[in-house]
Amino acid sequence: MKAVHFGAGNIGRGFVGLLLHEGGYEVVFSDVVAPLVQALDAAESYTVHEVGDGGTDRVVDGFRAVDSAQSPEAVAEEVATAEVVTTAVGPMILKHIAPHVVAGLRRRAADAPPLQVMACENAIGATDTLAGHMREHAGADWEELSARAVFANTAVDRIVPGQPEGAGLDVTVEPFYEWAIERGPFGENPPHIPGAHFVDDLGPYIERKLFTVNTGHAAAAYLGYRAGAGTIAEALGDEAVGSGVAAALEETSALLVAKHGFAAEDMASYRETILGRFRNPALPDTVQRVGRQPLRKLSRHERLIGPASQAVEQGLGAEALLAVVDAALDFRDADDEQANQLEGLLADLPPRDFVEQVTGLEADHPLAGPVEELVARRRG
Ligand SMILES: NC(=O)c1ccc[n+]([C@@H]2O[C@H](COP(=O)([O-])OP(=O)(O)OC[C@H]3O[C@@H](n4cnc5c(N)ncnc54)[C@H](O)[C@@H]3O)[C@@H](O)[C@H]2O)c1
Ligand SMILES: O=P(O)(O)OC[C@@H](O)[C@@H](O)[C@H](O)[C@H](O)CO
Repeated sequence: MKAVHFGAGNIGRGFVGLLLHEGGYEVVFSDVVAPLVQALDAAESYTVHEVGDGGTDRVVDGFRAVDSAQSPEAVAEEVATAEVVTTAVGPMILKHIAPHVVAGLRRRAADAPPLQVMACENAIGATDTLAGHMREHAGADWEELSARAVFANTAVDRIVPGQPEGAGLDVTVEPFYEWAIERGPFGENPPHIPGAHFVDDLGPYIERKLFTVNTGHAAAAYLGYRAGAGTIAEALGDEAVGSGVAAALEETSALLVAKHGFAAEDMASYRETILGRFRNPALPDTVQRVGRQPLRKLSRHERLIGPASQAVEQGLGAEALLAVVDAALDFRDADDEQANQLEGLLADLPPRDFVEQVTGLEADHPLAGPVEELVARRRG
């Protein structure tokens, strides 16, 4: 069995590649960073170091790597003969992956089992997004090509920080993980991934993950950045940051209970587990990594505006989430293109235009006014 995995970065090597390997797949990593591809292709193995309580070392071997920028033909050939395709490249990169998967489907044997495609990104419906890009790319051939694949959305959860210089291919991760995958698209033949769980309706799982783990993480990063913290664990050591994060998560939990019927006590223990994960002192996770790409994180259906807008629509509170949005507006990182763009947009756009362009909130949405006030305050 073979799996082609696009994106050999932190979660690609430290989670998706690891679990596929443990499921018995030969993993073919595909990336655009030539030195990374060369290092992977030359290596016999790498180690995933789980740090913190219960952590252990896991060795991944039997993989290969191809450079999708240099050798697109070779990537198409690998996809044509694979059982599984996964991605962990970032939601905005999926449009660049689509042509490779389409090219692979064009070459796929007519009697081959359908290619099982799963995008493992922090976004709602990421696999649907990838399939949408593939459809655009395939044009009139889409009906025929799409019959050669099945598409399942997934929710992946494992904190994989940026790796220190000199770590090579090894990856330091937390011991915890969760991988929820839509069951329906696979019929009787789900992929063999021990540790993943298959669910009939992914909607509640992905929202619970994105609006708790990632909302809480973003809250710790933005409030922590403002308080001068360098890492997420340090941020949570600051009492005011800790209570800001907890308050934001109480608001998202109230929404998730109302919307999906999760039990309030289950949400309370889910929150506690997550806050414990964030506090893991062995995990060197920076506020810059977790706060990265603030324009994406401030967009309409993402971890801040997404739950806050739905909360106010339901008559629930969103004050603590708004406080995190306020802190996100102050996030700066000279190495982060979106953080620089955010600073420019705050300076250039009238508050109402900023709200429309950055958050996507409709002018008559009840959250639009409060966010506009936060922006206006910065104009003096
Ligand atoms: N790190 C985590 O804790 C974590 C956890 C769950 C989900 N995720 C999600 O996984 C995705 C990747 O995150 P990450 O932290 O691993 O980032 P990362 O930057 O470490 O890895 C992304 C990889 O994708 C590669 N890439 C970029 N463009 C590409 C292209 N066109 N083709 C092939 N590869 C390409 C990059 O070179 C890089 O190696 C994101 O959507 C993120 O939200 C991350
Ligand atoms: O990857 P992002 O930028 O969407 O979000 C940053 C972190 O919150 C994220 O990578 C978490 O570590 C991960 O989602 C945990 O499962």
